[in-house]
Amino acid sequence: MTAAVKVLTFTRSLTFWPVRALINVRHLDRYGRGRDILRDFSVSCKVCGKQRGSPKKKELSEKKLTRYFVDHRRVKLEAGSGGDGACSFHSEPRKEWGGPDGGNGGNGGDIIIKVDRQVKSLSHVSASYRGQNGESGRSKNCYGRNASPTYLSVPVGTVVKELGRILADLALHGQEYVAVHGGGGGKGNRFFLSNENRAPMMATPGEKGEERVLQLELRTMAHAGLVGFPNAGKSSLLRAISNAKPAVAAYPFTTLNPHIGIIKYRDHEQLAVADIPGLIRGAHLNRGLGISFLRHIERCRFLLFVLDMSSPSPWEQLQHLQYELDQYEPGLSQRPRVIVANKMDLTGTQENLEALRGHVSQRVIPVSALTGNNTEELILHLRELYDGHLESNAESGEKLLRW
Ligand SMILES: Nc1nc2c(ncn2[C@@H]2O[C@H](COP(=O)(O)OP(=O)(O)OP(=O)(O)O)[C@@H](O)[C@H]2O)c(=O)[nH]1
Ligand SMILES: [Mg+2]
Repeated sequence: MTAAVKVLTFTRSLTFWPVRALINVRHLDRYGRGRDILRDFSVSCKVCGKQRGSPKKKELSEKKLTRYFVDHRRVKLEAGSGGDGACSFHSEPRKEWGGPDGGNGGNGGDIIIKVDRQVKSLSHVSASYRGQNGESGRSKNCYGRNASPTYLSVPVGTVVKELGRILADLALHGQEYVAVHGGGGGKGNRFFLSNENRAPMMATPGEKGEERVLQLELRTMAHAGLVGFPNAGKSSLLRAISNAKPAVAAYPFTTLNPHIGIIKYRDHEQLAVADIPGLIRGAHLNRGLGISFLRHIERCRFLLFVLDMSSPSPWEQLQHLQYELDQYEPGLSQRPRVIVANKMDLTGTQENLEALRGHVSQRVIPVSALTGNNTEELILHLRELYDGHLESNAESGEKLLRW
């Protein structure tokens, strides 16, 4: 019996023991001398942590990025209600008729949608927001405090819609849109004091704040957009000409989210290029990934049609792409554009290039995104287009998109 009790106590102590397991850690102090420290096994050590240095930031996979990159959200906004007005009378010794002294309530807080260039997606936007309520009025003519507004940060290029109707197009950093107004504060009984009524007993409650259901839609702002069939080499091209590192693989629909790359010129001018998921024939009928991604190139000033020159008839690809773009928005394919003949390092592409030039009137720039061959011509041509765009902007007085 005693032996059984002993075994039971031993097993119980075994179950608790590993939690507090102790190990010897040897640290070097700043003079290089060793010193033993007895530490808890599970607790990380401050000294070791410092010596280890900061871990390298891991790149997110395209699938994970899909979770983080959200480009549309439905959000319910409810502004704060106004504070109630107070009903009270002045009370002081030997002052029988002190009169009404109930203060007004404070106004409810608005909800303001504000553009922040540090924010890159709508993933942090919750389903509903509620503004702060105004404070109620008090006796001794104390007014309630107005509530502060609630700010909802959104990325540059967010469009605010209600039932499909565009309410605001937030394209500049710091731009604000008051989405819902807070309710007005109620009136205290002092407000109702008049010659006819010297002792009003009336005070009004605060108004309810406005309520709205809005759709937020992100339309990426870039100067140029890469359009092409899957596997045409759009992401490879963006890697070759800019600092962006979108995933590249030999299977279609590698890219699932838009990526922005920045081309930096010597005079510190920067040009943003957007890589969007590949389009296929019938994308407007929701084939492939559909054309919902086209909203990201809707604002691009110029388009880069990327064609795979190793395919049998690249000019047909171009026709299909233009057709899909026009299905999304008539005339979209007619924006200033360049045709990028990619994969020119492969055999048989030179003949295709000659044939393509015979089919189209626009400028065709042959490149190889893999080897980086002739990408300079493309970068310089983009700059020409950009400068032309700046000039036209200066004439029309339109604000510039700067990265
Ligand atoms: N030989 C050669 N291969 C290329 C070139 N450009 C891209 N590729 C290859 O083509 C394949 C597809 O490239 P991606 O850049 O992922 O193509 P994508 O257009 O972004 O494809 P999606 O993201 O699926 O739309 C990869 O295996 C690349 O290595 C090129 O200039 N020459
Ligand atoms: Mg891609």
